[in-house]
Amino acid sequence: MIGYVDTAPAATDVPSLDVRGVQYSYPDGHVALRGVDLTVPRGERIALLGPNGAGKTTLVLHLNGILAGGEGTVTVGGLTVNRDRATLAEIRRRVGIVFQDPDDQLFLPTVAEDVAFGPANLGLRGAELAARVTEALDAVGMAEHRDRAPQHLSFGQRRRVAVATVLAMHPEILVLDEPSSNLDPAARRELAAILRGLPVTLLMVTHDLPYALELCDRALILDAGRIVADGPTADLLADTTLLAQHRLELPFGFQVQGRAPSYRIP
Ligand SMILES: Nc1ncnc2c1ncn2[C@@H]1O[C@H](COP(=O)(O)OP(=O)(O)OP(=O)(O)O)[C@@H](O)[C@H]1O
Repeated sequence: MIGYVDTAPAATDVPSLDVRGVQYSYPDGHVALRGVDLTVPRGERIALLGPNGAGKTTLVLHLNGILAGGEGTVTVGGLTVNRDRATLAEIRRRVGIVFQDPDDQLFLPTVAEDVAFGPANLGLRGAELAARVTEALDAVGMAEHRDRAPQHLSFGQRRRVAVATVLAMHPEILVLDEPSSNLDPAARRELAAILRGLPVTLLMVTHDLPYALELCDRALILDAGRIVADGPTADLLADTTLLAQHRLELPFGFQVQGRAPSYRIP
């Protein structure tokens, strides 16, 4: 697949993500995270599952410092999130978030300009910048569309470009919010093949349990601000009692062979 060299200084034995004791209440007093601990080794693909309101988005927004101020620490590739501007800028390069709606991320006249935007802000210019754009678009199979207007692309194509805008930053960890939503079956399968081939750590927030199973060896269930299960995705999804307790449902007739219960209940 793609052969880019990660510019992040982190050593391979440093986890991509280490979350320790994160608790967070919104300003209105609503408690969204009640002590989350999580370590994600480099290169792992992990699914973050949980019912509506569980705290998944709140947790994701802590990973790049959009939300902070509660208790606990978040460390990305060995660098701890804090309020220092330079640190925050580097954290935001390391944690690439692909939002559910690609139109939140695409706003320039052409695909190539959208993909160049982030690395240009990092100071890249000329051949180096061009190489970043080409590499990221190649990674998502969108090189031939580089000069097109994003608004003229299909939804699935726009989602791939949104992934490329983040890959162009050479992130330590790629976070995807509902990557399979609104994709037709072929686009869903194609995106899975792309994601499987990317040399990054991947955290995928999804309600699409078969997609989680297809892409992620490990899954977490977050509910009411706590991680309630952490283990092999197949094992979690094979436990129908666990799924029901946390309002998770497999599609009708979908069977999972797992070794329930082999997962960890923290
Ligand atoms: N800005 C806010 N102010 C107050 N409470 C909030 C705010 N944003 C979210 N919450 C609350 O925090 C809790 C966690 O919300 P969050 O959006 O993280 O859940 P989620 O797991 O991402 O849900 P979904 O699957 O519906 O996207 C919910 O109870 C929600 O009502």
